[in-house]
Amino acid sequence: MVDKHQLIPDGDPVPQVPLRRRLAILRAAVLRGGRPGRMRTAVLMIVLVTLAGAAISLAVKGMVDGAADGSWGYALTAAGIAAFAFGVNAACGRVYNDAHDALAATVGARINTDTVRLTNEMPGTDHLERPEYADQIALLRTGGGPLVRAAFSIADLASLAFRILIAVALLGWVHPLLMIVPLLAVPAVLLAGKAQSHIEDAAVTSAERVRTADHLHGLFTHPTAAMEMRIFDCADALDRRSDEAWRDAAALKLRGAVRAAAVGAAGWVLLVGGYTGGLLLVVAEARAGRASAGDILMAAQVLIQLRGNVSAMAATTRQVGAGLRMADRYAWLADRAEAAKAQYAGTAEPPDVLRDGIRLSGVHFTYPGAPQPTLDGVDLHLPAGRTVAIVGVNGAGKTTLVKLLCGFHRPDAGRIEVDGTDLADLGIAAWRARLSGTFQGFLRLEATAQHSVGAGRPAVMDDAAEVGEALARADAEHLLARWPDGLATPLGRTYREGEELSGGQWQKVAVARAMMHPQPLLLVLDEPTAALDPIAEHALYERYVGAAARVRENGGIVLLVSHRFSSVRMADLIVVLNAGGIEDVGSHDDLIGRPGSYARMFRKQAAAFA
Ligand SMILES: Nc1ncnc2c1ncn2[C@@H]1O[C@H](COP(=O)(O)OP(=O)(O)OP(=O)(O)O)[C@@H](O)[C@H]1O
Repeated sequence: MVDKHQLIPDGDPVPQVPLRRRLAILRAAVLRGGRPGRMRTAVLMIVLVTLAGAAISLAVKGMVDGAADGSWGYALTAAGIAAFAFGVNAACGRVYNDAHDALAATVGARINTDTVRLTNEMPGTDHLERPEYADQIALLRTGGGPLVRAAFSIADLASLAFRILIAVALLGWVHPLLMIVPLLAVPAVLLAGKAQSHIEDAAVTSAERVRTADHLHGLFTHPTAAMEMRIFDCADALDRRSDEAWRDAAALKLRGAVRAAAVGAAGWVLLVGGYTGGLLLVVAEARAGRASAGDILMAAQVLIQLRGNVSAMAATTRQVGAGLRMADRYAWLADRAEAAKAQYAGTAEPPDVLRDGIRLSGVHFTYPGAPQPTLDGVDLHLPAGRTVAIVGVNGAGKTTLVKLLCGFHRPDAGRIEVDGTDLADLGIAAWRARLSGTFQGFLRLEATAQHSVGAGRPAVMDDAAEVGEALARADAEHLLARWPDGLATPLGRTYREGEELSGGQWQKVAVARAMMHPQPLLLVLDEPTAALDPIAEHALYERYVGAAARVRENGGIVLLVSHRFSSVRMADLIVVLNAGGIEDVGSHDDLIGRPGSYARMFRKQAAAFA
């Protein structure tokens, strides 16, 4: 089994993968654009741009030499070639850039989709609860551009290397010593790669600050947050914190950029020296009568082009570096998805009917990165066909227990058995198909009412009768009567015509979604009435009795997590969780007679309503 704490190690979690794999990822990214013809056109264009560049240099020399000799026909032909090559250079450069932009846009969208898909393919949710993961995902979702740019940059590098070779040949023609000048570009190009790594590091170190700033500023446009911000008059304070986070992030990025610039500049020192020496040498040669006016002009032009080409090569090397780093990130995500899937390699078929129930023995669980275990040796039997309530103070571990039962996390030690089969041996998709539920932070799915509820059972999500029944089971049919277009009404503010719901109404929609499953083996109701008024809560529990009866037919378990003791007392069995362990288990009548925290909490709550 893969250790979940290794899935996302501390520090920079993205290792460098071998070059072969990096290149394979770049290639796959370009092919995701679905236009291999466009890439071939781009390669042809860059070849033409390169050849046209060399032709311009030669033609300029021909023009000057022809004019100096009075060979006007020769000079005119050279001028015609220069003009034609200039046109080819400009037109092909334009097509090349357009092909690049179009491909980058398509690939960008697809890489974003791939990233979301890979994230979703991980059966558990460990990875979603780690900030380092969030940082990498945020960088990856914008990764299409850098990947495509890197692929194009490799073609650019080949073209630039060829142009520099031509420059070497042309300079050698003027004077063999001049051939050394292009070689002095090598450190500039190599150090450009190093400079890019400073920029990459700064992007990773500043990612958390960028997320903080985004989160805080995002609150300004969120209606619920806006209300609290007005009541507490904390907008300025949050704005300042957001600005601080931005400033910190900008400072980190600037530091990376300054380091990159310093490293990059060091590489240029040699080249600038060589460039100056080269120009002086050509002038000296001309003065000695060994170089023509055309030679001077061509050498000067080639040296100027060389500066441009080396500069482009340095920038392109940085782009290749950024793209390869993005490829590392993509490989990291794909590997994490594989490793996460390996944790869920079970294939056993869950039972259709529960006979014994679910047993937890010696279950320990610590969240990745957390100092303390949340569940610390839990032994518990959830009997088949019963309604079980879990109670405990805030932070006792109730939701965590639910997450383990749903297979969102795996225990670090101990076993969870479903009718004697380890949950880890069950096919996770098959197990999830036998679950239903609603969670504390329930989803406000902004879609038509039909789909917002129907998503609880995608196979029948378009079936109005099924959705209508689920709404009835959740005591939410009255909502249907209020919605102007019935089930076709869009819910939420995403839609201009959308029907905004109250917090309790959204929760009822979430409960209805859970009720789409006709007979789950485990129906999880984690704080399903937290947002409901007492009348709605009571009505809902009456419906739950019906739901529980249905679930019970096949031995299913209704698991209720609640702080509302009026609801909890109706459960067949009440489990009291305390500090990650089981404090007590029994019926309401059993527990109320014992001197434990259940009786204390129940009496406190009852007294508050007396
Ligand atoms: N993703 C997480 N990473 C690290 N620690 C977590 C995470 N989720 C929960 N915890 C910690 O685990 C403990 C138990 O949390 P859990 O949500 O299971 O409690 P709970 O009993 O459901 O609480 P409540 O009644 O407030 O809903 C808490 O101390 C919490 O801080």
